[in-house]
Amino acid sequence: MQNSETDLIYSNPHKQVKDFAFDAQVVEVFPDMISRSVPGYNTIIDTIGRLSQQFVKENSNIYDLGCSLGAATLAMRKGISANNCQIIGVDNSTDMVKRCKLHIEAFKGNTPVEIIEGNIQDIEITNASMVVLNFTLQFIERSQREALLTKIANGLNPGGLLVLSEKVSHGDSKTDELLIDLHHKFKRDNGYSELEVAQKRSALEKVMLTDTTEQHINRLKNAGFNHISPWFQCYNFISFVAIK
Ligand SMILES: C[S@@+](CC[C@H](N)C(=O)[O-])C[C@H]1O[C@@H](n2cnc3c(N)ncnc32)[C@H](O)[C@@H]1O
Ligand SMILES: O=C(O)C(=O)C[C@]1(C(=O)O)C=C[C@@H](O)C=C1
Repeated sequence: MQNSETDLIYSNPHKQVKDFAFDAQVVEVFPDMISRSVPGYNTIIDTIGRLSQQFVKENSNIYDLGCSLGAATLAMRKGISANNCQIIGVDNSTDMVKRCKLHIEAFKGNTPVEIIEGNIQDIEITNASMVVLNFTLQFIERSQREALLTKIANGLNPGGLLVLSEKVSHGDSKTDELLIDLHHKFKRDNGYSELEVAQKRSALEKVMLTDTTEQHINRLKNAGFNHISPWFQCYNFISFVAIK
């Protein structure tokens, strides 16, 4: 089905494919884009909601870093049963934040939500029981990723949870090729053409830099997390739980 919210951004040939940005055009089609591009996206969002039932404690803060339109925020607001908590969603795209605020207001919930326009590298994380980085770390400069994870670990209370989801590479060209190919077939099966897949890949090339699973695990350890495990993987998309 095609409607005004169908992602057609890369459907016609672009003279020059610009670097991917979370701008107004992307905001317009974002739910369709992410669900047709990331295998397991809905499972990951649902699980973030389930994890919030268990990990969010009374009188604490919950952070959704790189919140886009607030899908993880909404799942947590549904899941949380602890009292006197606050969810803080942060995104540095003006267009995303504007739409996210409208989106959050459209749903009812008991836990208050504050959506902030800002760089997640600059905000303070305090008294946190749960933090979500759902496909956001991959857009942060590699050299600054550990500092961000260390700030998160320091801001989490003991026993607090980070959910980190990322597109990964494999450091082995044979398996890399296979998993990328499976991902591209997934996109083709979801209605994207070869041209769309190729142009989006080239738009993301310089702005989304992936690490291997081992690099993520080592970085989480260095940042101060004590219990780390992947809980989900489909092709080259992975999600970790990391507990302080
Ligand atoms: C793939 S989207 C995240 C999807 C979202 N977490 C979800 O579950 O639907 C990445 C988001 O991170 C945001 N972002 C990237 N770098 C950021 C930064 N340094 N500070 C804040 N937000 C950032 C982008 O604007 C974008 O909305
Ligand atoms: O690899 C792709 O094709 C992607 O679209 C991935 C990805 C992501 O992993 O965040 C990149 C940008 C869009 O926000 C949606 C999904």
